[in-house]
Amino acid sequence: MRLIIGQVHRNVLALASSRSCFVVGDHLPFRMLSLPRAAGFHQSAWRGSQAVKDSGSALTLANLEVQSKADYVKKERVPRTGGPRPSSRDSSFGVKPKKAYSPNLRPAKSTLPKSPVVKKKLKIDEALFSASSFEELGLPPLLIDRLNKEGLTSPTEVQSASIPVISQRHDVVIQSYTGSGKTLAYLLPILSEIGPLKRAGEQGNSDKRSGIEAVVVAPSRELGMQIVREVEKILGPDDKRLVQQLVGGANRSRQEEALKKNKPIIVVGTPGRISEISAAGKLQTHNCRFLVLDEVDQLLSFNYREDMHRILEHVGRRSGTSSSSGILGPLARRSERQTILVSATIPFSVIRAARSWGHDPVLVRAKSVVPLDSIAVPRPMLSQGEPNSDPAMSVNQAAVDSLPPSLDHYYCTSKAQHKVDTLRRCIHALEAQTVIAFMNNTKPLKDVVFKLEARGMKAIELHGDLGKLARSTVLKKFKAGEFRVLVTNELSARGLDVPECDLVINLDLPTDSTHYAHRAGRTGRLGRKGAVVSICEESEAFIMRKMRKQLGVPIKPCDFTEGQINVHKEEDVE
Ligand SMILES: Nc1ncnc2c1ncn2[C@@H]1O[C@H](COP(=O)(O)OP(=O)(O)OP(=O)(O)O)[C@@H](O)[C@H]1O
Repeated sequence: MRLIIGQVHRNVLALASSRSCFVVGDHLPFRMLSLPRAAGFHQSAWRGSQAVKDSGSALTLANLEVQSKADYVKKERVPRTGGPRPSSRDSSFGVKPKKAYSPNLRPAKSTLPKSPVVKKKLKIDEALFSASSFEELGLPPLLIDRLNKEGLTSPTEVQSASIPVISQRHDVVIQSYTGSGKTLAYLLPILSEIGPLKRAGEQGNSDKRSGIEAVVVAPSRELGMQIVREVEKILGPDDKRLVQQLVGGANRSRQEEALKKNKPIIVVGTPGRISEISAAGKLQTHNCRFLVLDEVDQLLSFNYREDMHRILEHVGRRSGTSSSSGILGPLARRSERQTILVSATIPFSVIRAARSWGHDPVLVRAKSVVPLDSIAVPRPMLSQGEPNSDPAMSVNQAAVDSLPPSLDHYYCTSKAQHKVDTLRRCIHALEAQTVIAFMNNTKPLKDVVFKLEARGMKAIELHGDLGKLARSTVLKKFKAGEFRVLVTNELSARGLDVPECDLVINLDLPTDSTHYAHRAGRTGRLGRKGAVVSICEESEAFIMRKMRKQLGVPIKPCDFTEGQINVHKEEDVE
Protein backbone atom coordinates (compact mmCIF):
# COMPACT_ATOMS: atom_id res chain seq x y z
CA MET A 1 0.00 0.00 0.00
CA ARG A 2 1.28 3.43 -0.82
CA LEU A 3 -0.06 6.39 1.04
CA ILE A 4 -0.38 9.55 -0.96
CA ILE A 5 -0.54 12.66 1.08
CA GLY A 6 -0.34 16.34 0.63
CA GLN A 7 0.40 18.01 -2.61
CA VAL A 8 3.49 17.19 -4.54
CA HIS A 9 5.35 20.19 -5.75
CA ARG A 10 5.31 20.53 -9.49
CA ASN A 11 8.79 21.89 -9.68
CA VAL A 12 10.34 18.71 -8.48
CA LEU A 13 14.06 19.08 -8.15
CA ALA A 14 15.55 16.99 -10.88
CA LEU A 15 18.19 15.71 -8.59
CA ALA A 16 15.94 15.03 -5.64
CA SER A 17 13.61 13.09 -7.84
CA SER A 18 16.41 10.82 -8.92
CA ARG A 19 16.85 9.64 -5.37
CA SER A 20 15.50 6.20 -4.77
CA CYS A 21 13.94 4.78 -1.69
CA PHE A 22 16.49 2.19 -0.65
CA VAL A 23 18.65 2.35 2.34
CA VAL A 24 21.59 0.12 3.01
CA GLY A 25 23.92 -0.72 5.83
CA ASP A 26 23.08 -3.55 8.11
CA HIS A 27 24.50 -2.82 11.43
CA LEU A 28 24.97 -0.08 13.89
CA PRO A 29 27.48 1.35 14.40
CA PHE A 30 27.93 1.97 10.71
CA ARG A 31 30.32 0.15 8.68
CA MET A 32 31.75 1.38 5.50
CA LEU A 33 30.65 -0.65 2.56
CA SER A 34 33.14 -1.37 -0.10
CA LEU A 35 31.38 -0.03 -3.10
CA PRO A 36 31.97 -0.04 -6.77
CA ARG A 37 30.72 2.80 -8.84
CA ALA A 38 27.61 4.79 -8.33
CA ALA A 39 26.03 4.17 -11.62
CA GLY A 40 23.91 6.92 -12.89
CA PHE A 41 23.30 8.89 -9.71
CA HIS A 42 23.22 12.64 -10.02
CA GLN A 43 24.26 12.46 -13.61
CA SER A 44 22.12 15.32 -14.69
CA ALA A 45 23.56 17.57 -12.03
CA TRP A 46 27.04 16.50 -12.99
CA ARG A 47 26.48 17.35 -16.62
CA GLY A 48 24.80 20.62 -15.79
CA SER A 49 27.50 21.78 -13.49
CA GLN A 50 30.24 20.76 -15.87
CA ALA A 51 28.97 23.15 -18.46
CA VAL A 52 29.61 26.07 -16.17
CA LYS A 53 32.53 24.98 -14.15
CA ASP A 54 34.83 22.86 -16.20
CA SER A 55 35.60 25.62 -18.58
CA GLY A 56 38.80 26.35 -16.77
CA SER A 57 37.57 29.82 -15.88
CA ALA A 58 37.68 31.23 -12.38
CA LEU A 59 34.97 30.09 -9.98
CA THR A 60 33.75 31.71 -6.83
CA LEU A 61 30.89 31.01 -4.49
CA ALA A 62 29.31 34.09 -5.99
CA ASN A 63 29.07 32.51 -9.37
CA LEU A 64 28.23 29.13 -7.89
CA GLU A 65 25.20 30.88 -6.51
CA VAL A 66 23.86 32.10 -9.82
CA GLN A 67 21.75 29.86 -11.94
CA SER A 68 23.02 30.50 -15.43
CA LYS A 69 26.09 31.39 -17.36
CA ALA A 70 24.57 34.72 -18.21
CA ASP A 71 24.72 35.76 -14.56
CA TYR A 72 28.34 34.83 -14.28
CA VAL A 73 30.41 37.63 -12.80
CA LYS A 74 34.10 37.53 -13.48
CA LYS A 75 35.89 37.94 -10.22
CA GLU A 76 38.95 39.94 -9.51
CA ARG A 77 42.22 38.35 -8.63
CA VAL A 78 42.97 38.13 -4.97
CA PRO A 79 46.26 39.07 -3.34
CA ARG A 80 48.01 36.03 -1.93
CA THR A 81 48.45 37.63 1.47
CA GLY A 82 44.76 37.29 2.18
CA GLY A 83 44.10 40.93 2.92
CA PRO A 84 40.64 42.38 2.84
CA ARG A 85 38.86 42.67 -0.46
CA PRO A 86 35.56 44.17 0.47
CA SER A 87 34.86 45.66 -2.90
CA SER A 88 34.95 42.43 -4.85
CA ARG A 89 32.78 40.71 -2.29
CA ASP A 90 30.34 43.53 -2.25
CA SER A 91 29.91 43.41 -5.96
CA SER A 92 29.46 39.66 -5.93
CA PHE A 93 26.91 39.45 -3.19
CA GLY A 94 25.35 42.85 -3.17
CA VAL A 95 25.86 43.25 0.55
CA LYS A 96 27.81 45.69 2.60
CA PRO A 97 30.62 44.47 4.80
CA LYS A 98 29.94 44.55 8.50
CA LYS A 99 31.47 47.65 9.97
CA ALA A 100 33.84 46.23 12.49
CA TYR A 101 34.50 43.37 14.82
CA SER A 102 33.22 43.51 18.29
CA PRO A 103 35.75 45.42 20.37
CA ASN A 104 35.63 42.61 22.93
CA LEU A 105 36.90 40.10 20.46
CA ARG A 106 40.59 40.33 20.40
CA PRO A 107 42.34 39.23 17.28
CA ALA A 108 45.48 37.16 17.71
CA LYS A 109 48.81 38.82 17.92
CA SER A 110 49.00 39.37 14.20
CA THR A 111 49.64 42.89 13.04
CA LEU A 112 48.24 42.16 9.61
CA PRO A 113 44.93 43.74 8.69
CA LYS A 114 42.01 41.44 9.32
CA SER A 115 39.62 40.41 6.61
CA PRO A 116 36.29 42.07 7.28
CA VAL A 117 33.59 39.61 8.18
CA VAL A 118 30.58 39.91 5.97
CA LYS A 119 27.38 38.16 6.90
CA LYS A 120 25.70 37.62 3.62
CA LYS A 121 22.27 36.24 2.92
CA LEU A 122 22.38 33.26 0.60
CA LYS A 123 19.51 32.77 -1.75
CA ILE A 124 17.10 29.98 -0.85
CA ASP A 125 16.01 27.64 -3.62
CA GLU A 126 12.25 28.00 -3.86
CA ALA A 127 11.90 24.59 -5.44
CA LEU A 128 12.55 23.13 -2.01
CA PHE A 129 9.23 24.44 -0.79
CA SER A 130 6.11 22.47 -1.33
CA ALA A 131 3.11 23.93 -3.13
CA SER A 132 0.98 23.36 -0.05
CA SER A 133 0.61 25.85 2.76
CA PHE A 134 0.65 25.33 6.50
CA GLU A 135 -3.14 25.83 6.43
CA GLU A 136 -3.58 23.00 3.92
CA LEU A 137 -1.61 20.73 6.22
CA GLY A 138 -4.25 21.25 8.88
CA LEU A 139 -2.10 23.04 11.44
CA PRO A 140 -4.11 24.97 14.04
CA PRO A 141 -4.59 28.73 13.47
CA LEU A 142 -2.68 29.76 16.60
CA LEU A 143 0.33 27.78 15.47
CA ILE A 144 0.13 29.22 11.96
CA ASP A 145 -0.01 32.73 13.43
CA ARG A 146 3.15 32.05 15.37
CA LEU A 147 4.87 30.63 12.28
CA ASN A 148 3.92 33.68 10.25
CA LYS A 149 5.24 35.95 12.97
CA GLU A 150 8.56 34.13 12.65
CA GLY A 151 8.52 34.62 8.89
CA LEU A 152 7.70 30.98 8.15
CA THR A 153 5.00 31.01 5.50
CA SER A 154 5.24 27.76 3.56
CA PRO A 155 6.34 24.28 4.47
CA THR A 156 9.31 22.53 2.91
CA GLU A 157 8.66 19.31 1.06
CA VAL A 158 9.65 17.06 3.92
CA GLN A 159 7.36 19.07 6.21
CA SER A 160 4.47 18.69 3.78
CA ALA A 161 5.03 14.97 3.71
CA SER A 162 5.57 14.46 7.45
CA ILE A 163 2.98 16.67 9.11
CA PRO A 164 -0.17 14.82 7.92
CA VAL A 165 1.34 11.40 8.65
CA ILE A 166 2.39 12.30 12.17
CA SER A 167 -1.02 13.89 12.73
CA GLN A 168 -2.57 10.56 11.72
CA ARG A 169 -0.70 9.03 14.67
CA HIS A 170 1.67 6.87 12.67
CA ASP A 171 5.07 6.00 14.00
CA VAL A 172 7.44 7.43 11.43
CA VAL A 173 10.97 7.40 10.19
CA ILE A 174 11.74 10.76 8.54
CA GLN A 175 14.58 10.79 6.05
CA SER A 176 15.51 13.85 4.08
CA TYR A 177 18.74 15.51 3.17
CA THR A 178 20.59 17.84 5.49
CA GLY A 179 19.15 21.32 5.89
CA SER A 180 15.74 20.43 4.44
CA GLY A 181 13.76 21.37 7.56
CA LYS A 182 13.35 18.07 9.39
CA THR A 183 13.20 19.71 12.83
CA LEU A 184 9.95 21.54 12.11
CA ALA A 185 8.72 18.48 10.22
CA TYR A 186 8.26 16.76 13.57
CA LEU A 187 7.87 19.76 15.90
CA LEU A 188 4.87 21.26 14.12
CA PRO A 189 2.57 18.21 14.31
CA ILE A 190 3.61 17.73 17.94
CA LEU A 191 2.86 21.35 18.82
CA SER A 192 -0.49 20.97 17.05
CA GLU A 193 -1.46 18.51 19.73
CA ILE A 194 0.22 19.70 22.88
CA GLY A 195 0.73 23.05 24.53
CA PRO A 196 -0.88 26.46 24.10
CA LEU A 197 -0.96 26.43 20.27
CA LYS A 198 -2.72 23.10 19.85
CA ARG A 199 -5.84 22.64 17.80
CA ALA A 200 -9.16 23.26 19.49
CA GLY A 201 -10.26 19.60 19.48
CA GLU A 202 -7.24 18.70 21.55
CA GLN A 203 -8.12 21.04 24.40
CA GLY A 204 -10.23 18.57 26.34
CA ASN A 205 -7.79 15.72 25.84
CA SER A 206 -4.64 17.30 26.98
CA ASP A 207 -6.07 19.15 29.90
CA LYS A 208 -6.56 15.75 31.46
CA ARG A 209 -2.90 15.01 30.95
CA SER A 210 -0.23 16.29 33.17
CA GLY A 211 3.48 16.51 32.88
CA ILE A 212 5.73 16.04 29.95
CA GLU A 213 4.04 15.14 26.69
CA ALA A 214 6.99 15.02 24.33
CA VAL A 215 10.61 13.99 24.71
CA VAL A 216 13.14 14.87 22.00
CA VAL A 217 16.53 13.20 22.16
CA ALA A 218 19.59 14.48 20.27
CA PRO A 219 23.16 13.21 20.36
CA SER A 220 24.93 16.50 21.16
CA ARG A 221 24.37 19.48 23.42
CA GLU A 222 24.64 21.83 20.48
CA LEU A 223 21.96 20.06 18.52
CA GLY A 224 19.81 19.74 21.65
CA MET A 225 20.05 23.48 22.31
CA GLN A 226 19.34 24.26 18.69
CA ILE A 227 16.13 22.24 18.88
CA VAL A 228 15.21 23.99 22.13
CA ARG A 229 15.63 27.38 20.40
CA GLU A 230 13.43 26.19 17.56
CA VAL A 231 10.66 25.15 20.00
CA GLU A 232 11.02 28.44 21.91
CA LYS A 233 10.75 30.35 18.67
CA ILE A 234 7.47 28.64 17.81
CA LEU A 235 6.00 28.83 21.31
CA GLY A 236 6.83 32.53 21.52
CA PRO A 237 8.22 34.58 24.41
CA ASP A 238 5.27 34.08 26.76
CA ASP A 239 5.32 30.29 26.64
CA LYS A 240 8.93 29.41 26.02
CA ARG A 241 9.31 28.06 29.54
CA LEU A 242 7.19 25.13 28.38
CA VAL A 243 10.25 23.61 26.78
CA GLN A 244 13.11 22.51 29.00
CA GLN A 245 16.60 21.59 27.92
CA LEU A 246 18.17 18.56 29.57
CA VAL A 247 21.58 18.57 27.91
CA GLY A 248 24.75 17.22 29.42
CA GLY A 249 27.39 19.66 30.65
CA ALA A 250 24.75 22.02 32.05
CA ASN A 251 23.92 22.28 35.73
CA ARG A 252 21.76 19.28 36.56
CA SER A 253 20.14 20.57 39.72
CA ARG A 254 19.05 23.71 37.88
CA GLN A 255 17.49 21.54 35.22
CA GLU A 256 15.68 19.54 37.90
CA GLU A 257 14.45 22.71 39.58
CA ALA A 258 13.19 24.05 36.26
CA LEU A 259 11.30 20.81 35.65
CA LYS A 260 9.55 21.25 38.99
CA LYS A 261 8.91 24.96 38.70
CA ASN A 262 8.06 25.45 35.01
CA LYS A 263 6.15 22.23 34.42
CA PRO A 264 7.31 21.92 30.80
CA ILE A 265 5.29 20.00 28.26
CA ILE A 266 8.29 19.13 26.15
CA VAL A 267 11.87 18.30 27.05
CA VAL A 268 14.83 18.18 24.70
CA GLY A 269 18.11 16.66 25.74
CA THR A 270 21.02 14.34 25.31
CA PRO A 271 20.62 10.63 26.14
CA GLY A 272 22.94 10.65 29.17
CA ARG A 273 21.29 13.56 30.94
CA ILE A 274 17.73 12.49 30.18
CA SER A 275 18.30 8.99 31.50
CA GLU A 276 20.24 10.28 34.52
CA ILE A 277 17.42 12.57 35.61
CA SER A 278 14.85 9.95 34.80
CA ALA A 279 16.71 7.34 36.88
CA ALA A 280 16.78 9.82 39.77
CA GLY A 281 12.98 9.95 39.59
CA LYS A 282 12.95 13.64 38.67
CA LEU A 283 11.58 13.25 35.16
CA GLN A 284 8.09 11.83 34.76
CA THR A 285 7.58 10.74 31.18
CA HIS A 286 5.06 7.96 31.60
CA ASN A 287 2.26 10.04 30.12
CA CYS A 288 4.41 11.13 27.28
CA ARG A 289 2.74 10.98 23.86
CA PHE A 290 5.72 11.61 21.62
CA LEU A 291 9.27 10.34 21.59
CA VAL A 292 11.57 11.81 18.95
CA LEU A 293 15.04 10.51 18.24
CA ASP A 294 16.81 13.14 16.15
CA GLU A 295 19.92 11.78 14.36
CA VAL A 296 18.51 8.36 15.18
CA ASP A 297 21.26 6.42 13.41
CA GLN A 298 23.78 7.94 15.78
CA LEU A 299 21.55 7.53 18.84
CA LEU A 300 21.09 3.82 18.19
CA SER A 301 24.83 3.26 17.98
CA PHE A 302 26.73 1.31 20.60
CA ASN A 303 27.90 4.40 22.52
CA TYR A 304 24.42 5.34 23.65
CA ARG A 305 22.89 1.94 24.11
CA GLU A 306 22.36 1.97 27.89
CA ASP A 307 20.87 5.44 28.04
CA MET A 308 18.75 4.85 24.98
CA HIS A 309 17.54 1.59 26.43
CA ARG A 310 16.28 3.40 29.51
CA ILE A 311 14.63 6.14 27.47
CA LEU A 312 12.91 3.69 25.15
CA GLU A 313 11.83 1.68 28.16
CA HIS A 314 10.32 4.54 30.15
CA VAL A 315 9.01 7.22 27.84
CA GLY A 316 5.29 6.79 27.29
CA ARG A 317 4.85 3.89 29.63
CA ARG A 318 1.78 4.44 31.72
CA SER A 319 2.04 3.41 35.35
CA GLY A 320 0.79 -0.07 35.86
CA THR A 321 2.13 -1.28 32.51
CA SER A 322 4.16 -4.39 32.95
CA SER A 323 7.86 -3.88 32.54
CA SER A 324 8.38 -7.25 30.95
CA SER A 325 7.58 -6.89 27.33
CA GLY A 326 7.88 -10.26 25.74
CA ILE A 327 9.88 -11.13 22.73
CA LEU A 328 10.07 -7.65 21.32
CA GLY A 329 11.87 -6.39 24.38
CA PRO A 330 11.45 -2.98 25.99
CA LEU A 331 11.03 -1.24 22.66
CA ALA A 332 7.75 -3.00 22.15
CA ARG A 333 5.81 -0.67 24.41
CA ARG A 334 4.65 1.27 21.49
CA SER A 335 0.96 1.76 21.82
CA GLU A 336 1.25 4.43 24.49
CA ARG A 337 3.47 6.74 22.59
CA GLN A 338 4.15 7.81 19.05
CA THR A 339 7.75 7.30 18.05
CA ILE A 340 9.43 9.55 15.48
CA LEU A 341 12.87 8.70 14.16
CA VAL A 342 14.73 11.32 12.17
CA SER A 343 17.97 11.55 10.25
CA ALA A 344 19.47 12.51 6.92
CA THR A 345 21.09 9.08 6.90
CA ILE A 346 18.81 6.13 7.61
CA PRO A 347 20.65 2.82 7.32
CA PHE A 348 18.62 -0.35 7.07
CA SER A 349 19.30 -1.13 10.73
CA VAL A 350 17.07 1.82 11.67
CA ILE A 351 14.32 0.62 9.36
CA ARG A 352 14.56 -2.79 10.93
CA ALA A 353 14.44 -1.40 14.49
CA ALA A 354 11.50 0.84 13.64
CA ARG A 355 9.66 -2.03 12.00
CA SER A 356 9.96 -4.22 15.05
CA TRP A 357 8.69 -1.66 17.53
CA GLY A 358 6.69 0.80 15.51
CA HIS A 359 2.92 0.99 15.24
CA ASP A 360 2.13 0.86 11.50
CA PRO A 361 5.43 2.63 10.92
CA VAL A 362 6.04 4.48 7.70
CA LEU A 363 9.07 5.99 6.05
CA VAL A 364 8.51 9.62 5.14
CA ARG A 365 10.75 11.29 2.62
CA ALA A 366 10.36 14.60 0.82
CA LYS A 367 7.85 13.37 -1.71
CA SER A 368 6.86 9.93 -0.63
CA VAL A 369 5.42 8.00 2.25
CA VAL A 370 5.83 4.22 2.27
CA PRO A 371 5.05 1.57 4.87
CA LEU A 372 8.28 0.23 6.33
CA ASP A 373 7.18 -3.31 5.55
CA SER A 374 7.45 -2.55 1.87
CA ILE A 375 11.14 -1.74 2.08
CA ALA A 376 13.26 -4.59 0.85
CA VAL A 377 16.24 -5.80 2.79
CA PRO A 378 19.28 -4.66 0.83
CA ARG A 379 21.23 -7.49 -0.72
CA PRO A 380 24.06 -8.41 1.57
CA MET A 381 27.67 -8.10 0.54
CA LEU A 382 28.71 -11.39 -0.95
CA SER A 383 31.69 -11.71 1.29
CA GLN A 384 34.26 -9.43 2.78
CA GLY A 385 36.16 -7.65 0.06
CA GLU A 386 34.07 -9.21 -2.66
CA PRO A 387 32.05 -6.53 -4.32
CA ASN A 388 28.37 -6.95 -4.81
CA SER A 389 27.68 -7.65 -8.44
CA ASP A 390 24.83 -5.17 -8.57
CA PRO A 391 26.40 -1.71 -8.58
CA ALA A 392 23.17 0.16 -7.91
CA MET A 393 22.60 -1.86 -4.74
CA SER A 394 26.16 -1.36 -3.68
CA VAL A 395 25.99 2.40 -3.47
CA ASN A 396 26.03 3.76 0.03
CA GLN A 397 22.51 4.95 -0.46
CA ALA A 398 22.02 6.33 3.02
CA ALA A 399 24.82 8.84 2.50
CA VAL A 400 23.76 9.56 -1.09
CA ASP A 401 20.25 10.43 0.04
CA SER A 402 21.48 12.85 2.66
CA LEU A 403 23.39 15.16 0.34
CA PRO A 404 21.64 18.42 -0.51
CA PRO A 405 21.35 18.79 -4.28
CA SER A 406 22.69 22.33 -4.26
CA LEU A 407 26.28 21.52 -3.29
CA ASP A 408 29.47 21.64 -5.34
CA HIS A 409 32.19 19.23 -4.29
CA TYR A 410 35.94 19.59 -4.89
CA TYR A 411 39.16 18.18 -3.60
CA CYS A 412 42.72 19.37 -3.87
CA THR A 413 46.03 17.98 -2.73
CA SER A 414 48.51 19.68 -0.45
CA LYS A 415 51.43 18.71 1.73
CA ALA A 416 50.37 18.41 5.36
CA GLN A 417 52.43 21.44 6.42
CA HIS A 418 50.82 23.62 3.73
CA LYS A 419 47.21 22.70 4.39
CA VAL A 420 46.36 25.87 6.28
CA ASP A 421 47.74 28.00 3.46
CA THR A 422 45.71 25.97 0.99
CA LEU A 423 42.67 26.47 3.20
CA ARG A 424 43.20 30.22 3.20
CA ARG A 425 43.70 30.36 -0.55
CA CYS A 426 40.58 28.28 -1.05
CA ILE A 427 38.51 30.65 1.10
CA HIS A 428 39.79 33.64 -0.86
CA ALA A 429 39.36 32.00 -4.24
CA LEU A 430 35.76 31.03 -3.49
CA GLU A 431 35.16 34.29 -1.65
CA ALA A 432 33.55 32.34 1.12
CA GLN A 433 32.37 34.31 4.12
CA THR A 434 31.21 31.71 6.60
CA VAL A 435 33.40 28.65 6.64
CA ILE A 436 33.38 25.47 8.71
CA ALA A 437 36.68 23.56 8.59
CA PHE A 438 36.66 19.99 9.89
CA MET A 439 39.54 18.05 11.38
CA ASN A 440 39.56 14.59 12.90
CA ASN A 441 41.28 15.40 16.20
CA THR A 442 40.98 18.11 18.79
CA LYS A 443 44.63 18.96 19.39
CA PRO A 444 45.56 20.49 16.03
CA LEU A 445 42.49 22.77 15.95
CA LYS A 446 44.20 25.44 18.05
CA ASP A 447 47.23 25.45 15.78
CA VAL A 448 45.09 25.98 12.69
CA VAL A 449 43.22 28.83 14.37
CA PHE A 450 46.53 30.41 15.39
CA LYS A 451 47.91 30.20 11.85
CA LEU A 452 44.76 31.64 10.29
CA GLU A 453 44.65 34.49 12.77
CA ALA A 454 48.33 35.17 12.20
CA ARG A 455 47.51 35.60 8.53
CA GLY A 456 44.69 37.98 9.21
CA MET A 457 41.71 35.67 9.02
CA LYS A 458 39.27 35.60 11.93
CA ALA A 459 38.98 32.03 13.15
CA ILE A 460 37.77 30.23 16.26
CA GLU A 461 37.84 26.64 17.46
CA LEU A 462 34.96 24.46 18.65
CA HIS A 463 35.34 21.04 20.23
CA GLY A 464 34.08 18.90 23.08
CA ASP A 465 36.89 19.81 25.47
CA LEU A 466 35.49 23.32 25.78
CA GLY A 467 32.97 23.85 28.54
CA LYS A 468 29.29 24.17 27.73
CA LEU A 469 29.32 27.94 28.12
CA ALA A 470 32.41 28.36 25.95
CA ARG A 471 30.87 26.14 23.28
CA SER A 472 27.68 28.10 23.13
CA THR A 473 29.56 31.42 23.11
CA VAL A 474 31.74 30.25 20.22
CA LEU A 475 28.70 29.20 18.24
CA LYS A 476 26.85 32.39 18.99
CA LYS A 477 29.78 34.51 17.81
CA PHE A 478 30.31 32.42 14.71
CA LYS A 479 26.62 32.58 13.83
CA ALA A 480 26.69 36.34 14.39
CA GLY A 481 29.44 36.64 11.78
CA GLU A 482 32.18 37.66 14.19
CA PHE A 483 34.48 34.93 12.87
CA ARG A 484 34.95 33.84 9.31
CA VAL A 485 36.18 30.33 10.00
CA LEU A 486 35.01 27.80 12.58
CA VAL A 487 37.67 25.13 13.01
CA THR A 488 36.06 22.09 14.53
CA ASN A 489 35.88 18.32 14.73
CA GLU A 490 33.15 15.72 14.29
CA LEU A 491 31.20 17.37 17.13
CA SER A 492 29.80 19.89 14.65
CA ALA A 493 29.16 17.50 11.80
CA ARG A 494 25.57 16.68 12.70
CA GLY A 495 22.63 18.98 12.92
CA LEU A 496 24.52 22.26 13.27
CA ASP A 497 22.47 24.90 11.46
CA VAL A 498 24.36 27.99 10.36
CA PRO A 499 22.30 29.05 7.34
CA GLU A 500 24.98 31.46 6.08
CA CYS A 501 27.67 28.76 5.90
CA ASP A 502 28.81 28.84 2.28
CA LEU A 503 31.86 26.61 2.47
CA VAL A 504 32.77 23.40 4.26
CA ILE A 505 36.40 22.34 4.25
CA ASN A 506 37.73 18.93 5.18
CA LEU A 507 41.22 19.60 6.47
CA ASP A 508 41.32 15.93 7.43
CA LEU A 509 39.35 13.48 5.37
CA PRO A 510 36.21 12.07 6.98
CA THR A 511 36.30 8.41 7.87
CA ASP A 512 33.57 7.34 5.47
CA SER A 513 30.93 8.61 3.12
CA THR A 514 28.30 8.97 5.86
CA HIS A 515 30.61 11.27 7.79
CA TYR A 516 31.43 13.12 4.56
CA ALA A 517 27.72 13.64 3.93
CA HIS A 518 26.95 15.02 7.40
CA ARG A 519 29.93 17.39 7.30
CA ALA A 520 29.01 18.51 3.79
CA GLY A 521 25.46 19.16 4.97
CA ARG A 522 26.56 22.08 7.15
CA THR A 523 26.46 24.14 3.96
CA GLY A 524 23.80 24.32 1.27
CA ARG A 525 21.12 24.62 3.97
CA LEU A 526 17.54 24.90 2.78
CA GLY A 527 18.48 24.89 -0.89
CA ARG A 528 21.16 27.56 -0.63
CA LYS A 529 24.31 27.18 -2.68
CA GLY A 530 27.40 25.86 -0.98
CA ALA A 531 30.73 24.24 -1.71
CA VAL A 532 32.62 21.43 -0.02
CA VAL A 533 36.38 21.26 -0.48
CA SER A 534 38.46 18.38 0.84
CA ILE A 535 42.16 19.12 1.21
CA CYS A 536 44.15 15.91 1.24
CA GLU A 537 47.68 14.72 0.73
CA GLU A 538 48.62 13.31 -2.65
CA SER A 539 48.66 9.81 -1.18
CA GLU A 540 45.03 10.21 -0.04
CA ALA A 541 43.61 11.37 -3.35
CA PHE A 542 42.39 7.86 -4.11
CA ILE A 543 40.09 8.09 -1.06
CA MET A 544 38.36 11.08 -2.61
CA ARG A 545 37.94 9.24 -5.88
CA LYS A 546 36.47 6.32 -3.98
CA MET A 547 34.16 8.63 -2.05
CA ARG A 548 33.03 10.14 -5.33
CA LYS A 549 32.02 6.72 -6.57
CA GLN A 550 30.27 5.82 -3.35
CA LEU A 551 28.31 9.04 -3.19
CA GLY A 552 27.66 9.27 -6.90
CA VAL A 553 28.41 12.99 -7.00
CA PRO A 554 31.18 14.72 -8.91
CA ILE A 555 33.92 15.61 -6.43
CA LYS A 556 36.18 17.49 -8.78
CA PRO A 557 39.94 17.80 -8.44
CA CYS A 558 41.11 21.41 -8.31
CA ASP A 559 43.84 23.74 -7.11
CA PHE A 560 43.90 27.30 -5.91
CA THR A 561 46.41 29.60 -7.53
CA GLU A 562 46.55 33.36 -7.87
CA GLY A 563 43.30 33.79 -6.03
CA GLN A 564 41.35 31.49 -8.29
CA ILE A 565 40.04 27.98 -8.24
CA ASN A 566 41.16 25.91 -11.19
CA VAL A 567 39.07 22.83 -11.75
CA HIS A 568 41.05 20.01 -13.34
CA LYS A 569 39.75 17.79 -16.03
CA GLU A 570 40.03 14.25 -14.81
CA GLU A 571 39.83 11.49 -17.30
CA ASP A 572 38.39 9.00 -14.90
CA VAL A 573 35.50 11.12 -13.64
CA GLU A 574 32.39 9.10 -14.31
N1 LIG B 1 9.22 26.11 6.29
C1 LIG B 1 10.35 26.77 6.48
N2 LIG B 1 10.50 28.03 5.99
C2 LIG B 1 11.67 28.70 6.17
N3 LIG B 1 12.74 28.21 6.84
C3 LIG B 1 12.64 26.97 7.34
C4 LIG B 1 11.46 26.19 7.20
N4 LIG B 1 11.67 25.01 7.81
C5 LIG B 1 12.91 25.05 8.31
N5 LIG B 1 13.51 26.21 8.05
C6 LIG B 1 14.90 26.59 8.40
O1 LIG B 1 15.75 25.77 7.62
C7 LIG B 1 16.96 25.51 8.31
C8 LIG B 1 17.28 24.04 8.28
O2 LIG B 1 16.33 23.33 9.04
P1 LIG B 1 16.71 22.07 9.95
O3 LIG B 1 17.87 22.39 10.83
O4 LIG B 1 15.47 21.58 10.57
O5 LIG B 1 17.22 21.06 8.82
P2 LIG B 1 17.51 19.50 8.96
O6 LIG B 1 16.88 18.86 7.79
O7 LIG B 1 17.12 19.02 10.31
O8 LIG B 1 19.11 19.47 8.80
P3 LIG B 1 20.18 18.39 9.42
O9 LIG B 1 19.92 17.09 8.75
O10 LIG B 1 21.50 18.98 9.05
O11 LIG B 1 19.94 18.35 10.89
C9 LIG B 1 16.77 26.08 9.69
O12 LIG B 1 17.43 27.33 9.75
C10 LIG B 1 15.28 26.27 9.82
O13 LIG B 1 14.92 27.31 10.71
